[in-house]
Amino acid sequence: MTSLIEQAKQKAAYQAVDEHVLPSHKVIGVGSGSTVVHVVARLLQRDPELNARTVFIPTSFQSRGLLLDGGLNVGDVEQYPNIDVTIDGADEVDSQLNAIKGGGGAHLQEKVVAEAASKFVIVADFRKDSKILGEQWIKGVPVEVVPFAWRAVLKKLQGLGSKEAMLRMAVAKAGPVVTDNGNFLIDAPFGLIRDPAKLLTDIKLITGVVEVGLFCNMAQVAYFGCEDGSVTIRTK
Ligand SMILES: O=C(CO)[C@H](O)[C@H](O)COP(=O)(O)O
Repeated sequence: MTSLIEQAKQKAAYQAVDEHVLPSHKVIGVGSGSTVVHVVARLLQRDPELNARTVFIPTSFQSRGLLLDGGLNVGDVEQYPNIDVTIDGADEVDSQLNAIKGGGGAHLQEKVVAEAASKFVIVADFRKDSKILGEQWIKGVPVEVVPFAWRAVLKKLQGLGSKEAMLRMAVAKAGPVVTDNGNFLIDAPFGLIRDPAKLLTDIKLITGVVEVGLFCNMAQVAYFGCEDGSVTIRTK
């Protein structure tokens, strides 16, 4: 099963890179997560001269490491606020191309790099393909919060209907997960999310929230690697 999922991720990633990273592009945003590993692998198969003329903008410590290990040029959105295309994974994508992101806790930088791009492309395996957000990703909406406000934000999220909202705890360290930006994460399940744009606004208005892992009306296209080896493409 694992290799089927890995194959699906790879197929989606390779096809998205082939169809959306053009020789004319100078600045490419690179998301985070295990599917993005395949995105970087495909980028490294391009003509090295082409890559030498391109700057890649990472979205986390992890993706920065992938790019540096590959010998690619790394920049940031401060230097390059206009990105040609950003390719990233997702935890779940609905029929309208809204997405839940932040399973890896990187959604703040991911959203900035996606919004700075002329085109935002999602790559994922079949498990992420839903009609409505919350169908398959039941861990909740990732919410990055400033550390001192976490308990106050948690109460507000419970007030919005997420009774099971929880501070994300680290696995190989005592205490909470600390993001690349020095913040904490709350995972807030809301069941089926029929109006993700409204929920995004409601959560974002809570003081202490830094960013919400709901990406609404941002992606132009999503590539899903399927169990049978094919790739499904969903566009707006
Ligand atoms: O949003 C993310 C990290 O913040 C990732 O893109 C998302 O969690 C998907 O990861 P993977 O490709 O490993 O399933």
